[in-house]
Amino acid sequence: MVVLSKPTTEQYSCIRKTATFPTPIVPVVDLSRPEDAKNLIVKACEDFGFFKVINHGVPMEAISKLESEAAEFFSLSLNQKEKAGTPNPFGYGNKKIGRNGDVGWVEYLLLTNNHDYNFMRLTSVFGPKADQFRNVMRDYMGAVRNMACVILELMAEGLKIEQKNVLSNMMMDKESDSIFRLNHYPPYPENFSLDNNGEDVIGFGEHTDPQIISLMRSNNTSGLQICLRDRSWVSVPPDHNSFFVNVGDSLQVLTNGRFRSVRHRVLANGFKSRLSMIYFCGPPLTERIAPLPSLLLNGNEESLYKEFTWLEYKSSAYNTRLADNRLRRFERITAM
Ligand SMILES: C=C1C[C@]23C[C@@]1(O)CC[C@H]2[C@@]12CC[C@H](O)[C@@](C)(C(=O)O1)[C@H]2[C@@H]3C(=O)O
Ligand SMILES: O=C(O)CCC(=O)C(=O)O
Ligand SMILES: [Fe+2]
Repeated sequence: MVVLSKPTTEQYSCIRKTATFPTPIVPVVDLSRPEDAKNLIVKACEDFGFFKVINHGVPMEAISKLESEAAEFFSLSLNQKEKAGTPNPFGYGNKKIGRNGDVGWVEYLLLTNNHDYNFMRLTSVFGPKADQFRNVMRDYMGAVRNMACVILELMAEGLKIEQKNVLSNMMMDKESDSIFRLNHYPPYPENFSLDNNGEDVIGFGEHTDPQIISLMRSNNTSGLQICLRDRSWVSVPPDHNSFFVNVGDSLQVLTNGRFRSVRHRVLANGFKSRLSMIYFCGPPLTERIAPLPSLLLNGNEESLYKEFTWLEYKSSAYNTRLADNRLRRFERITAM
């Protein structure tokens, strides 16, 4: 068994404990039933910007191999993990998230969809064994990318868009700016007060993801919460056999606000370590992000957003704090 290492510094942030409810309301989409799935996806993206996927087609073998590689990585000494480089933007990070002062009870590895680049970084950590890590990662990312393609095509069908690959093409493009993240939320060290003054320790602070969609799976440790339209927070029961899909800011714009990017966060569990893996589906940097014409009521509806490319949005997003509303500065002020 691999023992996951404990954090070494005492840097973390907290929030007052809030009443949250386990949510039986997370919509479940069964990819083996495409006819039902396309409508369920649209409804879930409108209501929550979030859903769970079962019968996803990602082989269990690819999942468990990556999970063991990830656990092995996080069990290494801090010194060893830091050889992956600082996350600028790709590499190993510990507690600091982004470059604008956010912190969380988390350590992570941020990787690109360029396997050779990842390999180079991982060779500094693993030596010749990096090859195995790269192959396992390539299999996992390939399978998750295919699942994302299926989901985005069903979504387009559900939205009655004629060209069903209009969304999937953006992330299947060889220039796609998709990224991959492994997050590890360690248990608290023994000397840590579990009562913690009645506050919850933040694992990963509240935010929306900037990309089109993100596909997340984790081990069976709780912590993930989503924010509903009425602004209440609900806990999402973990399910290591399923994937969870988030609507990102770019999809909110592509649908002219019909879908909402979901605000989510992770609270540290404290007792059990949580390991999550997230694939963020991004378009090519030059892609224009604007409402799809067929969703603008055949040209009779105005875009709620100013024109921008993914590069412009991403550059602006990476200068914000996690909890900021990153889309605000791209909203159009429309005359009443
Ligand atoms: C504080 C930040 C971390 C983040 C870049 C940002 O400035 C704002 C967006 C954050 C986020 C959230 C989703 C993904 O985890 C992520 C990799 C992304 O693309 O946007 C992170 C960024 C990060 O951790 O660098
Ligand atoms: O680790 C998780 O479960 C979610 C983390 C997350 O939202 C992110 O990395 O963007
Ligand atoms: Fe996220």
